[in-house]
Amino acid sequence: MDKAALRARALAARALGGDQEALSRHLMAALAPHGTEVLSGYWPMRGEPDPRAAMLAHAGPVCLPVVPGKAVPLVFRQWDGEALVPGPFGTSHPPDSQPILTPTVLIVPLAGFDRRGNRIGYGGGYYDRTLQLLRETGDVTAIGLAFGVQELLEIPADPYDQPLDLIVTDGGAIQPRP
Ligand SMILES: Nc1nc2c(c(=O)[nH]1)N(C=O)[C@@H](CNc1ccc(C(=O)N[C@@H](CCC(=O)O)C(=O)O)cc1)CN2
Ligand SMILES: Nc1ncnc2c1ncn2[C@@H]1O[C@H](COP(=O)(O)OP(=O)(O)OP(=O)(O)O)[C@@H](O)[C@H]1O
Repeated sequence: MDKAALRARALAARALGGDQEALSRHLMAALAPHGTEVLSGYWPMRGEPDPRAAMLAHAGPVCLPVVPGKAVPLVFRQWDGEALVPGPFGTSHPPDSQPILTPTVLIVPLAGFDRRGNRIGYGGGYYDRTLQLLRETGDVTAIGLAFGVQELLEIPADPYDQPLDLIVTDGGAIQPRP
């Protein structure tokens, strides 16, 4: 199956949802070792699992992704609970008055994942570009967040695909194995 077909299948599965409460619990446990690091979360849309309870529980600064344009890496603005403004593709992000932060731990949204840590998103390559950039300059932990039903047997990895360091589902944390 090609990536577009895998994406469609995973998105259909995601619409079934899962145990949001268990997912939040496992996400908080996964973030606990990251103490006061700068955390990037995301603002859920289109049936994505909701990371906001874990974002609010995080001891360090929290930021949200901003899409600055087509085919460029994401930037991240600090989120202190203020109202968000609408961005492209149905996204919401902090206002431009909020400072830009560089996260060292990211909660990464996804359509589908496999046990090797490969992920499929919406096809824009935003997280691939962003993780490549962040990994060139420092140590980052990318935590994919998904309902268990979003698991795919095998995602064909392209050279530009940036793997996940950990996957958290409502069934628990999955450590990717090659
Ligand atoms: N909640 C959330 N926020 C996020 C993401 C995400 O996946 N989830 N992103 C993750 O990257 C970034 C936004 N990226 C996105 C990229 C494309 C589309 C999208 O809807 N694409 C269209 C096709 C657009 C086109 O190329 O014309 C589509 O899927 O129909 C949505 C979000 C940053 N913020
Ligand atoms: N580091 C990069 N530099 C340049 N182009 C890139 C890079 N990473 C990805 N791309 C481009 O972006 C697109 C990514 O497609 P892919 O289907 O892998 O996206 P995705 O992982 O589903 O999207 P996202 O990361 O936004 O969730 C491809 O067209 C690819 O050429």
